[in-house]
Amino acid sequence: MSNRDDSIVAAIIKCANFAAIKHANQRRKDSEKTPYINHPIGVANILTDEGHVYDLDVIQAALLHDTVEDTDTTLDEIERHFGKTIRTIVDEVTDDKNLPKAERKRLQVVHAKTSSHNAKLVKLADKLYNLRDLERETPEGWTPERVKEYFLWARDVVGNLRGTNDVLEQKLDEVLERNIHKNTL
Ligand SMILES: Nc1nc2c(ncn2[C@@H]2O[C@H](COP(=O)(O)OP(=O)(O)O)[C@@H](OP(=O)(O)OP(=O)(O)O)[C@H]2O)c(=O)[nH]1
Repeated sequence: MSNRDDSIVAAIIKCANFAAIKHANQRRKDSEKTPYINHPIGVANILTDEGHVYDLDVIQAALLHDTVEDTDTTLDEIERHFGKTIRTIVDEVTDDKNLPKAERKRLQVVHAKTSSHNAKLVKLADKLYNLRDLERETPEGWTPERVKEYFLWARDVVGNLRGTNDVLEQKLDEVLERNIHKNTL
């Protein structure tokens, strides 16, 4: 392997390790209480395996995408460890948890449209992962109405991410179509 390959592998592992430490005590909302780190790793894997996205900045940001929103990690910390480019992408995909939930959700739809191409890629893969999870199993405590609203809201977000990655958008359309149809019958 070349020196460049070495540094790419090291950069990816550094992000996975950072995210694993930060999310160590968190679990997903499924009945198996899956370790949370499965989500950012799965999002990065969707990008490479299905989206054929190999841009290092995007993969690093995917691994780190929930650290600021869901842990004590700050954007300054992300920049210190991973640089300004990664900081910017993570910032773009981070909801402000200080806002009321409805406003957070509304802003996500709005911001999707004007996000950078790299942030849109992370968002597409994030939504695909979460919608697949939702199709597989209802998270603990969610009513059928909340599930339905999530699919409808996700459709609006995805609508504003279009023109970014054909494969991911096609797969999102399929999962949305299956579930919005099913839930409105
Ligand atoms: N479907 C599913 N989602 C789970 C599970 N465990 C955790 N989540 C997270 O729950 C969030 C969606 O729940 P909401 O009620 O809409 O949001 P909230 O937790 O932020 O209030 C998503 O986070 P998010 O970062 O806010 O993503 P997004 O809603 O912006 O896509 C998703 O990653 C699970 O087992 N299944």
